[in-house]
Amino acid sequence: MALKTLAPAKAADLDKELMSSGGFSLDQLMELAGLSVAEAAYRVHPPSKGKSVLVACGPGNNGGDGLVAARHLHHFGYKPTIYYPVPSKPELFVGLQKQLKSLSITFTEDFHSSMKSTDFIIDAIFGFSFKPPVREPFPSVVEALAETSKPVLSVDSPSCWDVEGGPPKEGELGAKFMPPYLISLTAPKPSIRFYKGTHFVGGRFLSEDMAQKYDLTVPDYQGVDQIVEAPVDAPGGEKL
Ligand SMILES: NC(=O)C1=CN([C@@H]2O[C@H](COP(=O)(O)OP(=O)(O)OC[C@H]3O[C@@H](n4cnc5c(N)ncnc54)[C@H](OP(=O)(O)O)[C@@H]3O)[C@@H](O)[C@H]2O)[C@H](O)CC1
Ligand SMILES: [K+]
Repeated sequence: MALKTLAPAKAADLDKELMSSGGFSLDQLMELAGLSVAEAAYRVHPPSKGKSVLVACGPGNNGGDGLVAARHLHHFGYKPTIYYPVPSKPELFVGLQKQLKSLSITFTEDFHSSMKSTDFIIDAIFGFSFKPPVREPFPSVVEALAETSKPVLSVDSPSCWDVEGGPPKEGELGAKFMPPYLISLTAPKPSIRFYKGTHFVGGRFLSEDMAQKYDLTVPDYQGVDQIVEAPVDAPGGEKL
C-alpha cells in the first residue's frame, strides 16, 4: 500500500478542517485515535504477554490519545498505569482523567520506578506539535524511553523526534530512540522515512474527499479494524 506523508502544519490544518466543515468534535477524533492506539498495543502485545502497561502522556492532544488508549486497554484486560505530569486543564482532559480514576487506574509521579515493573510502554508524550529541544519534566523520561529494552509503542511520532527532520543527532538527547512500534494517526509524518520498526496507521475518520484535498491516501482498513499495518520503505523512500 502506498501511503503519503502529512507534514505537521498540514496535519494541524486537517484537524481544524475536520473540526469545522468536517463536523467532528475533538473528543470524537481523540476517541478514535486512542482506540486505534489501544488496538495496535493489543496486536503487538496481547495481555497474554504481560498486562502491565505504562502510558506516558504529554500536555497536548498526543497525551489525550494516551489517556483514551489507557481506558480502552483497561477494558481489553490490561492493567494500565498513567504518567501525566503536566495535566491539561480543558474539560475534555479533566473528564478523561475522571474516567480513568473511576476505573481505579493508577496515576504515577515516578515514571522511572513504574518503568521497571511494566511489561509494555506507550509513548504519548509529543505528537505533531513537538518542537525540539525537549523541556522539563520530560528529558529524563525521553532518555529512559531511548535506553529501555522494554517494548515501546509511540503514538504519531517518537517523542523527541523532529516531526519533519527525524531523530535527534548523535550525542543529543534521545538520539538512540527507535521504538519497536509506531502508530501514525491519519497519515505518517515526514520523519517516518527514518523509522525502522513495525508501523501502523490509525485514526479511522478520514473521508475520501478530505484525503484527496490533502493529497493523502485513505488506509486500506479491513472490516472493523481501526488500524492497518503499513510497512515502511527504505529511508529516503517517498512511498510507504
Ligand atoms: N487528526 C489526527 O490525526 C488527530 C490527532 N490527534 C493527536 O494530536 C496530536 C497533536 O496534538 P497537539 O496538541 O497539537 O500537540 P502535541 O500533543 O504534539 O504537543 C503539544 C504540547 O507539547 C508541548 N511541547 C511542545 N514541544 C515541547 C518541548 N520541546 N518540550 C516540552 N513540551 C513541549 C506544548 O507546549 P507549548 O508550551 O509549546 O504549547 C503542548 O503542550 C497528534 O500528534 C495526535 O497524537 C488528536 O488527538 C485527534 C486528531
Ligand atoms: K508520541
